[in-house]
Amino acid sequence: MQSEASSRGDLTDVSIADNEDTIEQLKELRFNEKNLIIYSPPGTNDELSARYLYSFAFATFKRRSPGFIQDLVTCLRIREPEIIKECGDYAHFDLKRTIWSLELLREEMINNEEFQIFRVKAPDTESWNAFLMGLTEDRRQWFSAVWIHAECYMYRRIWSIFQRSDTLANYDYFGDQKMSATRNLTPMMRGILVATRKLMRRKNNFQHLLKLSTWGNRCDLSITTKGPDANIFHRISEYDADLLADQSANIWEDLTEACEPIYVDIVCDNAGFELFTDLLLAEYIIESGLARRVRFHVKAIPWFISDVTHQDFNWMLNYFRKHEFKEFRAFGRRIHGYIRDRSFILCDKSYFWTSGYDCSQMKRMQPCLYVYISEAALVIFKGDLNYRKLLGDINYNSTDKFSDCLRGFQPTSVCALRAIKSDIYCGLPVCTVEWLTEDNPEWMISGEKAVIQVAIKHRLSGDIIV
Ligand SMILES: O=P(O)(O)OC[C@H]1O[C@](O)(CO)[C@@H](O)[C@@H]1O
Repeated sequence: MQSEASSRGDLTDVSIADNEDTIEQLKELRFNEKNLIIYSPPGTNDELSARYLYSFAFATFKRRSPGFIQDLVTCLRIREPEIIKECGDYAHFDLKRTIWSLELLREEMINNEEFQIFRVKAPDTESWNAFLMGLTEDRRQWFSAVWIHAECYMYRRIWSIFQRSDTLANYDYFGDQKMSATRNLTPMMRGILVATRKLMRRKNNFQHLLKLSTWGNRCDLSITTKGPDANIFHRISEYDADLLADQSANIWEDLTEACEPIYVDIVCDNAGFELFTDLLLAEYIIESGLARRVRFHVKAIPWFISDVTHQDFNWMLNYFRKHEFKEFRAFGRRIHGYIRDRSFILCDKSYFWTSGYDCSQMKRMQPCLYVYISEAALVIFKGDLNYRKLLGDINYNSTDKFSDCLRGFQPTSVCALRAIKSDIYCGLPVCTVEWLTEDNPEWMISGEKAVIQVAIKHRLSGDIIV
């Protein structure tokens, strides 16, 4: 039997906990009121934003991103000895300042402060500042801005914090995570590599590799830390039920009917396993003569934790070339050969991919990049973030046509390979979103469903469309 004292103690504990809950709820209410948080979902054609209480954007800035900055700080503290070894003794002082600035950034987010102009000189500082100045006053805070603007701003701010110090300016603070994720998946990649040797030029083989590259997007380090299914390659058709839109056959048709010279551009997303699946797709495109050249667009700065940078791309090639497994060494040599004979091009740095602008603004903001992409017969956008960049984070009707949602961005045929990880959709069959949500309200952030979509643009021979 419980003693009187202990039951009194329990009661006190319960009421303290109740009180704490109430205080927390009151704080939340006050925050929502002060920051004009909206309790209804965004309307059709509104831009996604953390101003909507029941959105993934709100959850991102309320919990995920502050947590992620905290994790980054912890990680820097733990890794200090290695960082000093890599960047020199003075890194000790720079790390202190960096950590302090990261903590301030976290506070700014939590308190919904206004975005700041960038002061550290970098190739994209002017254009980022012009972008920020162009935002209307009611769209310049974490919980009022368009979601993609605020999220990109966060990663750009983190980068600028590291740029402030000489010792850490070239340090990729996500590098270790990317490399160890790649190493962990090596045995699985070996199996897939062996299975994809000498595939004939056939529609179903092309579709198989396109789907592999789509499901490769399930693996990132920012949201879906769960690794891929070890048997993904052999079980790809079992995943077809989870492809909410599959236009892979149209992509094959488009590519096989394209006029020479045929280039395919891949706007990459994540390093590691996803990049490996992109390389397999690109290898197949070259080997089967579907295109003369595949050009890879990667990020100029560390981005959304696991996005591929030039450094990651080169690291992976070297990793393969020096690997103990001969299959990887042969693959690495082959890729290296493609780079030497320019069948593969790792495109020069473009800061458009890490800007706040969406793709419909590319022609105006980066006309050279637009013309460059126009030379390709097909451009493949990988992943969830690129999908949001294509759609400008607009809450389209889920049944709206993919090509309409590009709002005029059509340098060439545009294709999206995306595992769905956020609450933005288009081109889906009627009622799909409603049914899936009824079953599991969080399906859209799980990466368990995907789409392969294309907006075809037929070009005449030798056309470069400006
Ligand atoms: O690597 P991906 O496929 O672009 O996914 C990253 C996505 O995950 C999120 O963190 C959540 O949706 C987004 O910010 C981003 O769009």
